[in-house]
Amino acid sequence: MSHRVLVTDKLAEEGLAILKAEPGVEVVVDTKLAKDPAALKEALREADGIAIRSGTQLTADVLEGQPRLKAIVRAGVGVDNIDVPAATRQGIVVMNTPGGNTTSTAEHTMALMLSLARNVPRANDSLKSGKWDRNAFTGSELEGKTLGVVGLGRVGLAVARRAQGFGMTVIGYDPLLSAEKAQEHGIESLRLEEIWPRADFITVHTPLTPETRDIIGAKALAAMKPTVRIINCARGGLVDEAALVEALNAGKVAGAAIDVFDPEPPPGDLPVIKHPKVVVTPHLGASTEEAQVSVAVEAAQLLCNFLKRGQVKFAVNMPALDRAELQDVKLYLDMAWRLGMLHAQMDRGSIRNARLIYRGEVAAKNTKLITASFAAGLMESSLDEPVNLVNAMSLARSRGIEIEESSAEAPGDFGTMVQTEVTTERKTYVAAGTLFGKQFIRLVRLGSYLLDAHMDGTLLVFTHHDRPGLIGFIGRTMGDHGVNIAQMNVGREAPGGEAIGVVNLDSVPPPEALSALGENPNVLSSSVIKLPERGALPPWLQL
Ligand SMILES: NC(=O)c1ccc[n+]([C@@H]2O[C@H](COP(=O)([O-])OP(=O)(O)OC[C@H]3O[C@@H](n4cnc5c(N)ncnc54)[C@H](O)[C@@H]3O)[C@@H](O)[C@H]2O)c1
Ligand SMILES: O=C(O)CC[C@@H](O)C(=O)O
Repeated sequence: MSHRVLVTDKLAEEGLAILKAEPGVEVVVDTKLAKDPAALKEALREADGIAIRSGTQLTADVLEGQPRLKAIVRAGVGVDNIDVPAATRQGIVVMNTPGGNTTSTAEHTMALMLSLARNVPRANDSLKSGKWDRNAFTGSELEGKTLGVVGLGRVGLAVARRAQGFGMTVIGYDPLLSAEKAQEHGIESLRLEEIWPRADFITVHTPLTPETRDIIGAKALAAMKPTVRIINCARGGLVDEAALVEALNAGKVAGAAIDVFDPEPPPGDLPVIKHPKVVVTPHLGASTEEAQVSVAVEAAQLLCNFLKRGQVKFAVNMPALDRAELQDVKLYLDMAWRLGMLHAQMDRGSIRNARLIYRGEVAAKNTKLITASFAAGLMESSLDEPVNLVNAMSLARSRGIEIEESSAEAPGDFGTMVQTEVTTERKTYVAAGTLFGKQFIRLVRLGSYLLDAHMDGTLLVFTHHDRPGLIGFIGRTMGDHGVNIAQMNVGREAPGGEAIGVVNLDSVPPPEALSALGENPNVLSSSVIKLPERGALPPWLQL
């Protein structure tokens, strides 16, 4: 099977070479598509994967109705040009290449900081225009100054290390970095309000989120030293540009350097771009030979490994999954998918919530994936859209179905067991599976009854009074209607009480056969459950 990969932004040759060399991968490079959403949407109908940088907007509209598209790889960090929730709803995995451009971006931040401190761009313009003006550009040293870093992730910490090398004191804030950890990096962790009045330079390195938008706004600017210099090499929208221009004009901020805008490209006459105290670059943080090769190579490897080998790494909308791990959990994914399908076909009301209990060996595995596989099985027959490991949990949540899981490594009745409980408006249904001989999937519990049934093909599930001759009656009735029984299992709580039977059939019994069963007063209920044949995997596991 050939996988088509679209590349719609400029990607380094080294990355393209990897894609082109992968057998079974066809590469289509068309950077014009980045500027033409309608053509991009059309082209994606024939694509299995797409590799982009920041120039291509993958909006909900572009991503909707793309049954073939399976993976988006962003050669870079920020995924704000991708509607990730829309991709997730469509079951498309979104991956990025987080570390490849950290150094380049940190170095660009330092370049901007030094340019600001030493007036390099203005001095350059002045000299090139024929002037020799040594007095207008007196700068300021970095050594001994305080740098405030907002966002101490990969880039923020890399900037902090470099600034410390220049003899700066670094203070900072990141909700995910404890004061102790910050201390280990030689950084004093402070609240934002404490950073503003202390810093001589402030640099932002957070993603753009509703919480971080305008994180440097009028109020923050008013609390800063009038000599402060601000750098944004992360995302447009983190600094309120109108408020910044006002503060620069009022002499409340000494200068700013900006690499990123919202939107991009920005209008050419944007006041912040024109402002003499502002240094600007057109989103060049990651634009070095080294970073571009690194992110392109990584992006190409991510796409090939996903499309050809099912490996998921650096996904922003699903847990990581490498090849070995996939092999390790494959049977459990299959089992959980079948258990989900079994529940979906039980005669029940609408689902409120579900719970999975992992006992024994399975508890040490990637149970989040197994739970997602169960959710996919539970919902796939009811939904029009494709359901897979990427979107199953979010589709469940969007329908108000809470799915939770718990694990206990101590084995119960079985060395390994996945117990599933689905609560509907009527009652809670329980079904559990185990692995027999480490390769065969078995249904070992239905309701309160223990069994040992195959979980494939056509199953007749019936509840009954445990009476002599009843099993013979079931066999005869199926035989009378030309249905062969492959295997039969009965579970009961006590002799003579209520019992359950699970019969693996070679074909689907006709409705008359079920009516005939219903005429026997000892048969309390009967239903036919259709599961995939043994070895048949969901499309998203056929890798
Ligand atoms: N200019 C460029 O070309 C370029 C290149 C690379 C990265 N970036 C951008 O730089 C930013 C940082 O990249 P990274 O690789 O360091 O990401 P990262 O995920 O490693 O770090 C981001 C950090 O921001 C922190 N954060 C989130 N909300 C915050 C808040 N309200 N206050 C303070 N901190 C907060 C997070 O906890 C995290 O530690 C991203 O926006 C990325 O898109 C830009
Ligand atoms: O593609 C680029 O050059 C920008 C990348 C950068 O903004 C990122 O988020 O990684």
